[in-house]
Formats: sequence, C-alpha cells, structure tokens
Amino acid sequence: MARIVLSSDHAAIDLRQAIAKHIAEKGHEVEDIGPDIPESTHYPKHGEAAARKVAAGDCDLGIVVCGTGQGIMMAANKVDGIRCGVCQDTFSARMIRAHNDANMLALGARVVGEGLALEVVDAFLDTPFEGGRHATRVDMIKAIEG
Ligand SMILES: O=C(CO)[C@H](O)[C@H](O)COP(=O)(O)O
Repeated sequence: MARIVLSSDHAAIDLRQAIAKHIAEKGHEVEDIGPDIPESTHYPKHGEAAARKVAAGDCDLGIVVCGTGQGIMMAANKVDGIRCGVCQDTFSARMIRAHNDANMLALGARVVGEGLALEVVDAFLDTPFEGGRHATRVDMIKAIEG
C-alpha cells in the first residue's frame, strides 16, 4: 500500500474528496492537503504543495485535481523529481506508470465524471513500472532537470 498525497483547487473539491475516500477504502494511506472551502483559489500552489511532498519522499505518489487537470499538472511538473500526467482514460493511466514511472496523476473534474475518474485512479495505482528500456528513457527525463 502506498502513501498518497491529494490536492486540488476549488473546481475539484468534490472529486478530490471522492478519490480520497475511494483510495482509503483500498487500504492506502491518504494525506489530503485540501482545500476544503469552495472559494476561488489558485491551482499552482496546490499542485506545488502536493508535488513537494512526493519529491521529498514524504509520500510515494500524488493525485492532483483541477478543472481540466492541465494547470495543476503543469505546476506539479515544475518540481524536480516529479513526473505527472493528466489522464482521462484508463489506458493512459496504466501507461504513465508502466512506461513513464509517473509519480503523480492529474485529473480534470470538469472533464471526467466521478465513475471514470475512480477507474483512472485505480489503473494508475494498480500498475507497476516495467523498467527495462523504459528506465533508460525515464533516466533521460531526469537528466533534463537542473
Ligand atoms: O482547470 C483549471 C486549471 O487548469 C482551473 O481549475 C480553472 O482554470 C479554474 O477556473 P475558474 O477560476 O474559472 O473556476
């Protein structure tokens, strides 16, 4: 079981909380860093906060949610050591783990419904990194970091 940090902006509080409940029921350790108040906020700070916990090793994986998933993914990927992808389908969610060794998943609460989002989360969490030739390529991504 993994330690998983969750964050979102105001557009995705309900979906984030549904994901938190779902993955806790699967037995994962959940650190939900909010926000819980539905007033307008700024996705970069929430993406960065979750990413820093993963990069520091405080959490194994992170799941971040905003309206589209795109902005919070961009913010998370600015933190060294983070490989975060937006997924709106289960195939992509499996592949970002299997081939890209992604350590964060981004979702768009205004794009996918809760049912699909939870299946995407399961696909992400249940898929291991394949290594091999993919490790060479992930190492090349890491080498781009400053
Ligand atoms: O998807 C997002 C970023 O990629 C945000 O959730 C979205 O931009 C927020 O918009 P608004 O302030 O109009 O609710």
